[in-house]
Amino acid sequence: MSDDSRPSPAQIPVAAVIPAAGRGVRLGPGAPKALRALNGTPMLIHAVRALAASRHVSLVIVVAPPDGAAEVKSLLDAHALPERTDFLVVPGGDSRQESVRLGLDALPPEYGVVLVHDAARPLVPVDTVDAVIEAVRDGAPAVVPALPLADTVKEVEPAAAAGEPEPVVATPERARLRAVQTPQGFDRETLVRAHETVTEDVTDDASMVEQLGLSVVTVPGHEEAFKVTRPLDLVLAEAVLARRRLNDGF
Ligand SMILES: Nc1ccn([C@@H]2O[C@H](COP(=O)(O)OP(=O)(O)OP(=O)(O)O)[C@@H](O)[C@H]2O)c(=O)n1
Ligand SMILES: C[C@](O)(CO)[C@H](O)COP(=O)(O)O
Repeated sequence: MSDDSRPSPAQIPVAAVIPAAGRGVRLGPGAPKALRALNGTPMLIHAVRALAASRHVSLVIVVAPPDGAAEVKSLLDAHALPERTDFLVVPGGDSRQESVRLGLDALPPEYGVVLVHDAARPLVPVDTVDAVIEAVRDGAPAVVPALPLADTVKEVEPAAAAGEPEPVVATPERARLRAVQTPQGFDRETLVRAHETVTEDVTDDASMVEQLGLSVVTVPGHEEAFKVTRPLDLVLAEAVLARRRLNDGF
């Protein structure tokens, strides 16, 4: 007998947690990275708009720099965002992982699908966001957008000091490697359990799910979903925005 009380997958509410509390050391001196302007608008606003552009996302939780939650709330209030989406701002932590966990702690109980998206990936296309959501709703506990690599990757013995030569120990088969982006999508219970269970530092949320022994699948990423990490990435992001304006005729 079917349980009619449970929502169908397409009805499961979707929330996005946007870790935006990093300092942006690799970007160089200045405001926290998420607050740096991109075409005159804070990078964080671009990222929030990118996630809120999906009609499936009904809540966006922004995890702000610990001492910048009020400023981030003001930024959200000052910029046009979709009426259909609710927004929350919470202070972040000392690591991306802790910031995501703090965002999860603020998640209301009715949200069963959770996206985790770097504020540092401000230009992700909405089709990529929707592809991640669809794969989670189709039953995948964890989904990551991913791209094939353009460069060969080498495993090395890390040098003691930057700039020193590093012995190469292996060359993984490039065809079996993917560059992983965000938003990463999860069944909520899976992600919460991963953050409760895995305490060691990891670089993405999906790897915590892997450590639970659960499957993680990829969907196609997008070259415009790149992460703004170093100064040259800002140049590229401005160029992508300029190309979009040209294509949109304004
Ligand atoms: N304590 C932290 C560290 C990072 N992040 C967020 O995690 C995302 C990816 O991290 P990264 O690109 O490394 O940002 P930063 O940590 O700011 O960069 P850096 O390592 O150069 O300082 C970013 O949106 C960043 O704001 C976060 O919310 N809390
Ligand atoms: C989560 C991520 O964007 C996936 O590629 C990446 O691991 C974040 O790395 P960062 O050093 O915290 O920017």
